[in-house]
Amino acid sequence: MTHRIALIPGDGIGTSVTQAAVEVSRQALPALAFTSFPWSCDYYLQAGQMMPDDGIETLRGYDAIFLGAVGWPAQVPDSVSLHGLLLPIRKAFVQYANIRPHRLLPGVQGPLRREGFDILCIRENTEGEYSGAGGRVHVGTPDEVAVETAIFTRVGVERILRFGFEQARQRRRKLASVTKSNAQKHSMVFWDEITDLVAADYPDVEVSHYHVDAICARMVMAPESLDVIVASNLFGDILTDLGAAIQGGLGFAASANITPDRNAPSMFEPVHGSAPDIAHLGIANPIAAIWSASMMLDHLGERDAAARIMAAVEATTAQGIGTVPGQDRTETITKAVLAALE
Ligand SMILES: NC(=O)c1ccc[n+]([C@@H]2O[C@H](COP(=O)([O-])OP(=O)(O)OC[C@H]3O[C@@H](n4cnc5c(N)ncnc54)[C@H](O)[C@@H]3O)[C@@H](O)[C@H]2O)c1
Ligand SMILES: O=C(O)[C@H](O)[C@@H](O)C(=O)O
Ligand SMILES: [K+]
Ligand SMILES: [Mn+2]
Repeated sequence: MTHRIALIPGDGIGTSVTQAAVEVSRQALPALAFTSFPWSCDYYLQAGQMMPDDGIETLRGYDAIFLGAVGWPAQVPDSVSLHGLLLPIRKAFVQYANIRPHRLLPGVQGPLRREGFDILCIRENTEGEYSGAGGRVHVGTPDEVAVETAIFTRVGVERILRFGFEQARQRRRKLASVTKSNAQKHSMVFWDEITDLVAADYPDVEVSHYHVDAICARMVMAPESLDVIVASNLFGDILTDLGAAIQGGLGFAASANITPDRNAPSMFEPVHGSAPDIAHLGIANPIAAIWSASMMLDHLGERDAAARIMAAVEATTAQGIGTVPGQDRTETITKAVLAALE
């Protein structure tokens, strides 16, 4: 069976890392049909919107979505590009679980003086601080007010925690629930209460509650003590750039925006953005995107192809290729992964 994939390369290094991921995934599994969409900041500058009015309906017909990165802040405000493409997709398809693995690939040093951590960060992906609820009044005057309200629903919080507990069961049976319930006495206390309620259904999983600041320190000082982390949309966003850093850099951090109900396409993309600072240098690390493609094939039931891609990535980094940011060209790393796949 051929899997139909909607490809959105996006902006900056999004185009080169998606090209690498497409080449590698096609070699691992020829039965993939990619359809590319030009939706990006360039598209916005011409069309006045990040994607057409029927963009979401168009994507709905695909088996999965593969995205590079969107954002070109020199020309389009990031709030416009994010709310015009990425966030509508995550919300419309109820991709409520954003899964982001953090571990060191063989041959990668990382900035910590320790190895042996294997963290799965699960970020709530449809509500919380990313709800977009708020507004501004008295704009441009000394009396100006800006309000941005985080929205937490019982359905939203319960389902992401349940998803996290299910993942923990397939791993080391430890779950860290992340809040800031000392300061945020409404929404985060609510999250803590729901954590305890859901935990009652998973007596075999060891639960810890962390404040977000404390887990930041723990991810650096004792990352091996963590297994599954479940966090709100914004906390998860921040923690996963930290996770990327401890695994050697943003060029290694993969992600899957999963629709657990499977009634709409899930979306796969590296954690990183369009990296305007290196966009035209040809040195973007494609490993995060290739790893994300492996997660996509796994989600599509192609376990063998997914595993072969990860084995090829690991064989590449074990040779010292792609392990130091900026050292090897995108093309060199991609060719090495393709060769290892043979
Ligand atoms: N999901 C997404 O599409 C997404 C994610 C993050 C940021 N963004 C957007 O991307 C733009 C740039 O954002 P930013 O600079 O905050 O974050 P970024 O992730 O693009 O870059 C942060 C730093 O990491 C480096 N980096 C990122 N990916 C790399 C890779 N594959 N190989 C080597 N180095 C890499 C960059 O060079 C930069 O120094 C903004 O418009 C932002 O809104 C989009
Ligand atoms: O969700 C966000 O804030 C951005 O798209 C990006 O930073 C990400 O992590 O996906
Ligand atoms: K991305
Ligand atoms: Mn992020």
